[in-house]
Parts: sequence; C-alpha cells; structure tokens
Amino acid sequence: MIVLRDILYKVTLEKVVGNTAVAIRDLHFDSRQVGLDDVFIAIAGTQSDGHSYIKKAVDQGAIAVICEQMPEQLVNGVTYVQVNNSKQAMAVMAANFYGNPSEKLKLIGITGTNGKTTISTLLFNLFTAAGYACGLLSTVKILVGTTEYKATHTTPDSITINKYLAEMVSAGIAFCFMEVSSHGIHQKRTEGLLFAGGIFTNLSHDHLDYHKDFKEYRDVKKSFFDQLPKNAFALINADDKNGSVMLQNTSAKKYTYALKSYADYKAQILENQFSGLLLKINNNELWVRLIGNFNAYNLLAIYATAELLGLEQLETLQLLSTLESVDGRFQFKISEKEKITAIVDYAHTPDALKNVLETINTIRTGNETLITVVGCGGDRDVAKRPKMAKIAAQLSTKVVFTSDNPRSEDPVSIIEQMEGGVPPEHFKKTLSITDRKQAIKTACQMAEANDIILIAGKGHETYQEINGERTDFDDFKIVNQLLTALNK
Ligand SMILES: CC(=O)N[C@H]1[C@@H](OP(=O)(O)OP(=O)(O)OC[C@H]2O[C@@H](n3ccc(=O)[nH]c3=O)[C@H](O)[C@@H]2O)O[C@H](CO)[C@@H](O)[C@@H]1O[C@H](C)C(=O)N[C@@H](C)C(=O)N[C@H](CCC(=O)O)C(=O)O
Ligand SMILES: Nc1ncnc2c1ncn2[C@@H]1O[C@H](COP(=O)(O)OP(=O)(O)OP(=O)(O)O)[C@@H](O)[C@H]1O
Ligand SMILES: N[C@H](CCC[C@H](N)C(=O)O)C(=O)O
Ligand SMILES: [Mg+2]
Repeated sequence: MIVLRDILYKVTLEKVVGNTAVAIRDLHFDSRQVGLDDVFIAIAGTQSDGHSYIKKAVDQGAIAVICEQMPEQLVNGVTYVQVNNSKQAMAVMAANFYGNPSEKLKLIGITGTNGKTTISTLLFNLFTAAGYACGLLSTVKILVGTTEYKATHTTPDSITINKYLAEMVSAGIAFCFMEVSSHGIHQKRTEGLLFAGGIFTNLSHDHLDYHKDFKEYRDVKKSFFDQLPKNAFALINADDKNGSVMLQNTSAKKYTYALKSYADYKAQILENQFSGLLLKINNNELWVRLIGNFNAYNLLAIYATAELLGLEQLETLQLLSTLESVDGRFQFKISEKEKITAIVDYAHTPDALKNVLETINTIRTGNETLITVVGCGGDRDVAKRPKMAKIAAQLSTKVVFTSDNPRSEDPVSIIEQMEGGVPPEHFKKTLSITDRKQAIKTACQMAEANDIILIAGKGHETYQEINGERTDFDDFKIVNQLLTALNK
C-alpha cells in the first residue's frame, strides 16, 4: 500500500488541506486517465491548464489533488496539496512512487541538439554486447533488455520515465541510457532522477519556437549539468563552442572529448568512406562501420563513456568496430541495376542537414548528381525552414522540397517558407512536390546510374502526420520499392 505522505517526501509543500495519510492507487497528470483513489497533478501546459480539470478528476474518483493554486471549491474527503511547481512536484512524487529506481541502476543522460539517439542507442548496443543487461529511453524506442515498447517522446513525462526505470530495476538492468531533450529538462521531466553521468553532444538551431531564444535553449541544457551530483561524470564535446558553458556550474567530475581542441579523449579521422571511418582514438586505430565526421564525435563520446563506466579499453575498441548505424541515421542502400545510392537520414535541423550533406560531398567522387528530398515539420520552429532549404540548395545538385509531418499546418505554406531561403542563383535546381511519395518518386526518376539520393528529415519514422492523422509512411521502404519498380 502506498501512502500519499510517503510520496510527498522531498516535495516543497505550500499548503495542505485534508489528510495525507491516505492510500493512493496511481498518479496521473491527465484527468482523462484518473480513476478511483488516484492522485491528480494539475499542470499548466501550452495548450490548456490542468487546473481547469481538477473538478473532473475529483468526479472520476481522485483522492488527492496536487496543484499550484487551490480550487475555489474543495470537496470533502479529497486531499489538496498546493505546491510551488507542480511539474517538479510530479517528478519527485513519481520517483518516490516507483521506489526511486534511478538510484538502483546507473542512469546516463545524453543531451544536445543532434546525436542523442545515435549515442544512447549505440551505448545500449555496446554495453549489451559486453554482457550487461541494459535499458534505453530514446526517440525511436524504449528497451528494457530485449523487451521493446513504443516511444511517444524523446524524453517521456516523469511518471513514464520512472515506471520504465522501475521495470528495468525489476529486470536486473545495470545501465540505462536515456535521451534528455530540452523540452524534457524545461518541463522538469527528469527532475528527481539520480544520474551517474551526463553527455553533451552539441548545440545548434532547433526548437526556437518553444524556447525564448538561443540563450534560453542553451541554459536549459546547462541546467541538466548543474543538477548532476558530484560523483557523476559530465562529459562534453570541447569542439562545440557551448561545451564549456555546460561545465560552468556542475559539481560532477568534468571530462571533455574532441577532434580539434585539447581534450581528455581525442580522436582523429584517418579515412572517411561509404564503407565507414578509419579512426585513431587515443592512439589506437580502428575501422568503424558508421559514416561521417559527426559519427566520429558520437563514437568518441561512446568510447569515453565506456571507459568512465569501467569497461576495459581493448574490449571497448573491439566492440566499437562492430557497431552498425541506428535505424534512419545515414541508413543507405545501393540499387541493384544502376547502383544508385539512396540514403535516409533523420536530419531535421539545419546543422544536421549540413553535416549529412557535407559528409556525402566529402565521400563522393564528384561526378554523381546528388538529389536531396527534404521538408520541415509543421507546428515546429518556423525559423529553421528557410535555413534548411538554403543548405539543401547550396550543397546538392538538385533539391525536391516536400512535406514532413505538416501536422496542423498547410503543407504548401511550409514549402513556400522553405523556398524563401533559397539563394536566387540556386533556385533553378529546386522544385517542390507536396506529396512526399511523389517527391521521392521524382527523385528516383531523375537519378541516373551511380547518382545519390538523400531523403532527409524523417529517418526511422514510419508515419506521415497530416491534420493530426498519422498514416503509414516509411522513407527507406518507399525509396527502395520505387527504385526496384522503376527498374533502376
Ligand atoms: C509542447 C510540449 O512539449 N507539450 C508537452 C506537454 O504538454 P502540455 O503541458 O503543453 O499539455 P496541455 O495539452 O497544454 O495540457 C495541460 C495539462 O492539462 C491536462 N489535461 C488536458 C486535457 C484534459 O482533458 N485533461 C487534462 O488533465 C494535460 O494532461 C496536461 O497535464 O506535456 C505533455 C506531457 O508530458 C507532453 O505529452 C506534451 O508533448 C507534446 C505532445 C509534444 O509534441 N511535445 C514535443 C514538442 C516534445 O516534447 N519533444 C521533445 C523532443 C524534441 C527534440 O529534441 O527533438 C521530446 O522530448 O519528445
Ligand atoms: N554528433 C552529431 N552532430 C551533428 N549531427 C549529428 C550528430 N549525430 C547525428 N547527427 C545528425 O542528426 C540527425 C539526428 O541524429 P539523432 O537522431 O542521433 O539526434 P537526436 O539528438 O536524437 O535528435 P532528436 O532531437 O530528434 O531526438 C542524424 O540523422 C544525423 O543527420
Ligand atoms: N523530435 C523532433 C523530431 C522532428 C522530426 C521531423 N520529422 C518532424 O516531424 O518535424 C520534434 O518533434 O520536433
Ligand atoms: Mg533523439
């Protein structure tokens, strides 16, 4: 039996009306989920305010309400707890409710604009291969050892996080690797968790629709490092100009990795090909199957983390060389007949798109046509639209602008905003086709022998979201089907 008073441990209480010695069944922040004897936590959100659903939650059987403002009418027999910040209170209560699972395994958080999924997934794969039972909380999926669950967010809400961590503890998981998004930190989804380590990848333009400006976005990421305990490690990319900012106020042990700057962990790229990278990491040479400069950073962060978590160096190097790319991250296939290379990549930020295109341009011989198919998500940062279009136009031979989850927005208008970023001298090489399948088909038709098609933005996603409705859509499957159907 779990008692309300016990899960309020470490929550700063402003006012309590009613009995806190009551038994509770479950925690919910959505009134629609509340049942008999549950606790309802009222949260002020971006679309609506949970405080307006308190009455509904109580009508549905809530035994306690956590809120920032007391409702005007209090119902007898229901306990009302006023707190200063209900998102924070929820995170602490969720950790208490599930028995503080983050303290019973080693939890590593990965944050930064790009590379979180890649690093967390590959750390999961590497530590699993080294014989440890591992957990993963990522954009693509949630894994408790070999049991897979669907992911809805990059960093889920605090109740969901603790629920999965508790399941990991029951399953004997030793290490959990989790992505920590800026929304997650800002909405205090990761508060109350004990991290054994934090990794910073890089910081570039994204989510400036949500965060006030770049500084706020950076400081939100920094606050994750500020909260790390002193026996944790904070590992940052020293080549990123914001890397050192992350370490300014952390009490964790500080470590750096870099390709260019002075750092604790250093790597050099000796060769960069479609078959992989030849790296020199701390004086050891190794071939890896991942492609592109940015993956040298990801692999170096993984190497450093493995060492910081006590894995043996030679074993780590050997396992690094066996890692395969993550679904939808530079996933590529060469067509049967005309040897057209189709690459699917989740690049959905200007920086990621630039990296991927630069990587392709570094590796290719230069005689091939590089056709990029790209769109920008609806209900997301509008400022990245012209920037991504400009990068695509500058770094490709031909570009097809198309839709990428328009959500509630008009796809044609998103594409027009992208077109606005194309420098006039590049306009002739671009065209716009709203239907993503048609756009990919056109790219396949345009491609000749040995050409390269990059389909950016959706990576592993298996849906297209239009007007709030998701229909099946898989870039990798579609491009391969089309190339085969066109007999290419
Ligand atoms: C903008 C944003 O981040 N929204 C997240 C936020 O919702 P919100 O607080 O704005 O919710 P709201 O709809 O205004 O509702 C306020 C409150 O009223 C409650 N409510 C609402 C209706 C009702 O009938 N009853 C009721 O109780 C809601 O449950 C909520 O508690 O908190 C919810 C619970 O944690 C999230 O599901 C939701 O994610 C939405 C779906 C989302 O799209 N989030 C994206 C932007 C996101 O978080 N992305 C990052 C990764 C981004 C990246 O790095 O690329 C991620 O970590 O996934
Ligand atoms: N270290 C890196 N630096 C820059 N770009 C990267 C890096 N790693 C991956 N990328 C690019 O960014 C894209 C997204 O990578 P990944 O999914 O690992 O990032 P993420 O941080 O998890 O993104 P999200 O915010 O959507 O969760 C990749 O498809 C690749 O194009
Ligand atoms: N985690 C990111 C993913 C963006 C992927 C892109 N395909 C889109 O839908 O905008 C977000 O929710 O902003
Ligand atoms: Mg991710």
